[in-house]
Amino acid sequence: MSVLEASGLVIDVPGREDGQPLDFAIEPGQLWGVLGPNGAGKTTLLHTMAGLRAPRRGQVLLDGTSLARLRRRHLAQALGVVFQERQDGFPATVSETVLIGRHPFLSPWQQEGTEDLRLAEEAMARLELEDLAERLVSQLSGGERQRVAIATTLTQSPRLWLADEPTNHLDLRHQVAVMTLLAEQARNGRGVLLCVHDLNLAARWCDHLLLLYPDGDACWGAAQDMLVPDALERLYDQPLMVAEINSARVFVPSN
Ligand SMILES: Nc1ncnc2c1ncn2[C@@H]1O[C@H](COP(=O)(O)OP(=O)(O)OP(=O)(O)O)[C@@H](O)[C@H]1O
Repeated sequence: MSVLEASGLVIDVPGREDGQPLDFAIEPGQLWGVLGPNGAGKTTLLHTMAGLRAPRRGQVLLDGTSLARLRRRHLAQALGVVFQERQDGFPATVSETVLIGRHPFLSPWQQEGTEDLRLAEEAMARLELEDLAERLVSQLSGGERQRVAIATTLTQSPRLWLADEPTNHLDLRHQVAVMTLLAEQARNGRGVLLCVHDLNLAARWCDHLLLLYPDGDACWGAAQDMLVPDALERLYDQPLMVAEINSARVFVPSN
């Protein structure tokens, strides 16, 4: 069973004290949310968990082996990253971009096969991108591009998803569709870690939460234990009102 684990991990946020070392494991079937204000280090944590950024101390382990000791190809197959910022390297259509998700599984000059094409088509259908398949990604709206990025990772079908604000730019219906998709990935035995600003999306869908404070302090655990109004108010430096609707907790700024 695959597990992505932070062990004594201190992420390298420039100019910040080390803070609390992180020790947590994303098990198959778990959906983790990372909460914290702007600049707290959520993206830095996600990139460190993906092996794209060196930690200051400690390590990230995949199936018990340090990422630093694993081959890039192995990581590219196991870990799927949905980035917050994307640059268009060269002009590519939606269908070409979504197929990039299969590249970690192909040798350098190997063409995508029928199974790769099937996975890409399924992912495009799931993200409602069929009508945009031949459009250039550079000409899409922010929300459409976000759905292309998620469809690309879905085509990759990684064991662990690392998604940086995957609902960014999405309208309400697509936010729900993407959170439902990530929860389904977890239910099917994948692990998911996502950075999220919307407390209510986190409260509804995440089963584990990691709270990252701007000074490097942190706490983590089961979502119901982390969704404590005092801790969340301190996290965001923002008073909150809490309501319960259909036995779900809802958080609203109180001023
Ligand atoms: N390459 C860099 N050089 C210098 N400082 C950086 C660099 N990358 C990030 N930082 C700083 O590190 C801190 C953490 O950044 P990070 O992007 O991880 O925060 P975040 O919690 O994801 O924020 P947001 O909610 O705004 O996306 C910020 O103060 C940021 O300015």
